[in-house]
Amino acid sequence: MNKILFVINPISGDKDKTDLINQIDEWAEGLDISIEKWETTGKDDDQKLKDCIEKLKPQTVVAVGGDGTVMLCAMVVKGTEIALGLLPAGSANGMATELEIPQDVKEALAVVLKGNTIQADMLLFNDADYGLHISDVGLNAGLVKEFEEGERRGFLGYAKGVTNQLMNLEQFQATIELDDKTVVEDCHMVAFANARRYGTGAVLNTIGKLDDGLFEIYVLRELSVAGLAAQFFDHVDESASYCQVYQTSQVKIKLNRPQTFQIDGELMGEIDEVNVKIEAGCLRLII
Ligand SMILES: Nc1ncnc2c1ncn2[C@@H]1O[C@H](COP(=O)(O)OP(=O)(O)OP(=O)(O)O)[C@@H](O)[C@H]1O
Repeated sequence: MNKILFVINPISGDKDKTDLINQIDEWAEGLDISIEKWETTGKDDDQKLKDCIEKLKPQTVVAVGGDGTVMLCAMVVKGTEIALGLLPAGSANGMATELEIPQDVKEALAVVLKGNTIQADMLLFNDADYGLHISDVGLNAGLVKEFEEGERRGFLGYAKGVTNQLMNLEQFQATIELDDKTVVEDCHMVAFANARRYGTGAVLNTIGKLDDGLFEIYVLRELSVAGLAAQFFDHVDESASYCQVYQTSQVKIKLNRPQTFQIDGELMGEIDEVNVKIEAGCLRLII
């Protein structure tokens, strides 16, 4: 019998999960599966989840939360036979959006039950930190920082911070060593995309696949209002001059000035150098 472990983040998306848990229980009744539930605590969850999985030995783990919960589960099950499913319940559901997992609970559970999997790649930054979705240096990471600090300063503080960022926007120079060539770009942002789009829906490239052993480097050279607006509506013109997309299996980037860096929405401080490698096919992901 298939054993499914639901890893539930009680605080994700600022939503109470009682209804959601009831829906999971109702759904499981009458199915030839056994289910277990485990709640994240916000402290040492990676070790606690490892212990829980060791004890329960599930075939499938389902992340019930946002991108942070998906990442927690991915880190624990990567390199094993355990399949990872997603039940989107966060404020940011970037991976679920990328995988087109339905927002409706019953429909998302049906995807889990069907259990179609791919062997997804993960990105390894500076031989230390993993990313699954999209990470970047420059403009977007700066906006993530404003948003996080803005939550403490209130909406006006946030708006002021974003306005400051955009008014004082200055290009930086990135020397980008790809698999087959080195390029130098004057730009506002360099993104490392294992996927095609941000959780907001904005598309960065159309060639990205989670299981191709490659990732995409998206370089934003100029702020093109029309171009960026189109990207929010599912369209990216990869031949446009305001941006550039490269495909590679590893990259070394040096910046002429430190820039804010974020991995899958988590701020990593300022950097002027980053190495990224792909760990091909290490995650059994339900799509
Ligand atoms: N029981 C808990 N109490 C407090 N924090 C928790 C708890 N469980 C998990 N967390 C925190 O929740 C965060 C992950 O949240 P997740 O990304 O899944 O949801 P989210 O609503 O999208 O969050 P975010 O607003 O950060 O995007 C992690 O920082 C983790 O430490």
